Amino acid sequence: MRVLSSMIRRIFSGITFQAPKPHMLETRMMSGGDKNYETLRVMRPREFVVQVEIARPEKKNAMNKAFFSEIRQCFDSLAVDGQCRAIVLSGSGTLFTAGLDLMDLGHIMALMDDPDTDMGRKALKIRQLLVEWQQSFTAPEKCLKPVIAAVHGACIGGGIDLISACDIRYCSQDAWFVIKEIDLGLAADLGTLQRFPKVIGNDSLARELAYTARPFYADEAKQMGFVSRVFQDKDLLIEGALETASLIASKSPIAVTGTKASLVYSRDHTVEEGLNHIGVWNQGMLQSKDLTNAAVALMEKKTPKFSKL
Ligand SMILES: CC/C=C\C=C\CC(=O)SCCNC(=O)CCNC(=O)[C@H](O)C(C)(C)COP(=O)(O)OP(=O)(O)OC[C@H]1O[C@@H](n2cnc3c(N)ncnc32)[C@H](O)[C@@H]1OP(=O)(O)O
Repeated sequence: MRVLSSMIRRIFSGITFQAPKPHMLETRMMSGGDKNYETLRVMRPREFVVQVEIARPEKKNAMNKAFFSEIRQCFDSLAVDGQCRAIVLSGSGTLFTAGLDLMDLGHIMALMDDPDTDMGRKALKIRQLLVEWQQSFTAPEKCLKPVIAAVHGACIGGGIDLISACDIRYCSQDAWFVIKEIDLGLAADLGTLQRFPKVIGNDSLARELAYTARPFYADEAKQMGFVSRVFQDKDLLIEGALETASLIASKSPIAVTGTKASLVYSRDHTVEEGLNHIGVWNQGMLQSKDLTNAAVALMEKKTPKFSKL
């Protein structure tokens, strides 16, 4: 083994691995250096793991204007945060989210009611708002750190849009889900119709759920592949999600971001295009020290440590 690992070192000679130094920023951020949000709580419960909690428990975590803006800011900033390698997204209080804040529907109604604005202009304003909100729910996908949605209680309407853009979904036994938009007289427009069918890989069932707004519960969600694990209660759910996030965070952050970039890209492209994408990506990323570091650790049966991004 020693011979092999020294061979690996020689192959990559010129690339010297430096053990990561304890970083001052980490301590500062772990002790509360995060931005204060009105609708979100950002916590750092484990090394390199960030937990983002939707924090409007008194309104059942309904998604209002501030939420749409903050969720995007939050994921955009975690995307470039060297101390973050994996994210858990959860809800405060009794449930994950009640979906769109129905009081905020007033903004859209007000746009429609303005007698001085013609139809085309109203349509453009509504479109601008929708594009903004769509970008908010695409932010967890664009952020190349894996996001684990941890759902307890209800996950309604906009909640399905949001968690469909996450990498991994876990839930507790009391979780239930509903693609609610049809009951509100609208076609879901923030990602559910684009991502959910691909996540579950069952077009017929996706259509049934979207056309009927039939609620489905934890066991069915697991059976259809919308969630990959069901936990007995919320505490065990969060613990399980943090455990997986920690495991991901222990891997090379270069390898993890490349894996996410390739999975997201390949979902929407041909195999050939996907292979080309990862080929181009890895022609740069294979030059990372993480490769030598991981290979040497494997040979020496040690746990590798990777320096911060
Ligand atoms: C342009 C369109 C873009 C996006 C569209 C997205 C579509 C959707 O998200 S559709 C889904 C809309 N949401 C709903 O239909 C859910 C409505 N709420 C409920 O069904 C229930 O509240 C519940 C979530 C099942 C929880 O029930 P319960 O535990 O009995 O609590 P409540 O007493 O009903 O509610 C407590 C408190 O929260 C307020 N609230 C709940 N949901 C919403 C909401 N969606 N929007 C705004 N506020 C909500 C409720 O009014 C209560 O507030 P008080 O001030 O205490 O009265």
